[in-house]
Amino acid sequence: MGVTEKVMQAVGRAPMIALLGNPNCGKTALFNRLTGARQKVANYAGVTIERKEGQFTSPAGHAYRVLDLPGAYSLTAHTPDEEITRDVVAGLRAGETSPDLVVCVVDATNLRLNLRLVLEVQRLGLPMILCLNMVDVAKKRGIEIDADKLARELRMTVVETVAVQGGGEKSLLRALDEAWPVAPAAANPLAAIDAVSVEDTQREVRRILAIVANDNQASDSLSEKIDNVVLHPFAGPVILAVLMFLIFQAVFSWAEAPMDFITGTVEGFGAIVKEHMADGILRSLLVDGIIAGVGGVLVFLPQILILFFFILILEDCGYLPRAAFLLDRLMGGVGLSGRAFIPLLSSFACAIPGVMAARTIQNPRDRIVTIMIAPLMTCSARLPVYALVIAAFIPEREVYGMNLQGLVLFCLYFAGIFSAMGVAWFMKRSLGGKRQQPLMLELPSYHWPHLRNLAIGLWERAKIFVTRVGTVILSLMILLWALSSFPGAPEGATQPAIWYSIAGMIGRALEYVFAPIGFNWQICIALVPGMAAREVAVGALGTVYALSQSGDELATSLAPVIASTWSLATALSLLAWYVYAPQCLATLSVVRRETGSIRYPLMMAGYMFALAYVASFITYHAARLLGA
Ligand SMILES: Nc1nc2c(ncn2[C@@H]2O[C@H](COP(=O)(O)OP(=O)(O)OP(=O)(O)O)[C@@H](O)[C@H]2O)c(=O)[nH]1
Ligand SMILES: [Mg+2]
Repeated sequence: MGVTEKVMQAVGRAPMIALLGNPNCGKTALFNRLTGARQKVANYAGVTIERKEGQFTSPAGHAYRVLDLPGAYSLTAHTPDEEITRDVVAGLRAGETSPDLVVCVVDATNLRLNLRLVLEVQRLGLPMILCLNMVDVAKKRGIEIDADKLARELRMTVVETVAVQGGGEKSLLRALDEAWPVAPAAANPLAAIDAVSVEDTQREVRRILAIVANDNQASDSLSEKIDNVVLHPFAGPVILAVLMFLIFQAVFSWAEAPMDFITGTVEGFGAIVKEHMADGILRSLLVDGIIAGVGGVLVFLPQILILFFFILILEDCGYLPRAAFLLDRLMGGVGLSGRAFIPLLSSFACAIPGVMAARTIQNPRDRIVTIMIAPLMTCSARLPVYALVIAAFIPEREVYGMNLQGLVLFCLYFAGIFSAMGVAWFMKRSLGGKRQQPLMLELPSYHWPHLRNLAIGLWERAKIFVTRVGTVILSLMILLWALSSFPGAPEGATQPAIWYSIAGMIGRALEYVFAPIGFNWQICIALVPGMAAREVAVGALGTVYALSQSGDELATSLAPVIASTWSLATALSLLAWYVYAPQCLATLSVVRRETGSIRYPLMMAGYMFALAYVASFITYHAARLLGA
């Protein structure tokens, strides 16, 4: 047996630890600390929505497997993500038994709420360690918890941790090694859920608290002060709007220098290849297909990172649930719950995590409506399309001290949000929704964003984007280049070769459908690969125009080319199209998985396509009437 196989076998037999606890108590931070993983950590409830497995070796050399789980207030699950947690702990998942050991993580600043789950889990009869996390914050606020007394009352090992500090997990590792080897559980977890009344549990929590915790708990006065302003009925929404607006301004004004740098590098690279390679098919593939296409998409990395820099800060400091709270009334007006805010916000990255985050919504109907409108939020794949068209057609000037390009971008994002609200209102009415339940949302304490979280978040974003560019987008670009280059121009051709190619034929056929909304055959070609990944549309335009050009112009400077060949009406129509842009196959397949039905993805594709066509039609003809 080889070394790797031995290691694999050891890992296979290693005891399974489950990290269990209320939302936002630091389970994932602890999981990352133990395993060196980079799972998402943020300051709001419901960040983790799936079970994640990792492994590590303790200082004494024992191997463990560890599970990070979605937070739960109770084992009697109310939402799909809580169900995952309950099923894992109770060993209800197919092919899985209960974990060998439960590490129950609690937020030391909020013991009253957290202990309830601890008592519930204790009744399962599984071996258990209690992890008092965030003791750093608790100490700062003068909260004293006697860990020894707590251990005695609960009859289990209690350790103190600080999951966001290097070494803050050591006490847990020590306790794990002391518990080694973990005795196999002889429990029947399923029978224990629901066995004891809530009142009895509450009484027990109060009894334990009286023994282990001091009374003079200073409330978090700083958070309260900030909330007085941020949640103010008038100032609150104004602050939210200004924040959002500033972010979009920054996306354009800060990105200029790094984007110029990337464009310059890509162009320089293209020029070198052109100079040193003989004219021919390979050079065309490299220059027109790969460099023009992939480079054209890569240039939008800075804008994506700037957008996420702000979103990550808002996530980590604890502002997001406040925004959900502020928007609850507004969202209630169209029949959505404030709970939908975070899934919808996640959709600004990509609709896929957004659709999955809808698992935290309790009411099935609210959940479906949220899933259905998630793709109307402007995902980061649309940003390149917007940015390209804006850079080509919207002059870079100041209007009342605001960057006009940023303003247009803001309007496009807003158009998506506004349409989503309209669709939600319509769906709620036709589904016959009941009145909203009040929003129950925990408002976490504010804290400064952890630089590490921020850096990891940005790094992961950049990695996702660059990987996508290097895999999906690259292969689509090569395919598109091939379809656009063959079979080549016939004798005595009057048009560029691409006009006669397979892609050209497809584009010209589609033009019959899309001419009424102002799209030429080049745009029609780009729409097709755009179905697999929206940003490919930009790369595709790069390739299509590079191949349409006779001269030596490189299509990385695509903006001036389209600025001179499209009318403003066409450009605006394309922007309107991409506000809805139903073409994202990956989202449709996730919607199918999450709703367990083919009906919803079909409905989604249908209504988005219809909206896209109607919006583009109106935009195009209105713009033409106005002389654009
Ligand atoms: N000061 C301090 N902050 C912590 C500690 N542990 C976690 N945090 C912060 O608390 C917030 C929540 O951490 P997560 O690890 O995402 O919490 P979680 O339990 O996985 O939350 P869900 O996945 O939503 O259930 C983040 O902002 C962390 O940076 C700690 O020990 N001390
Ligand atoms: Mg988590």
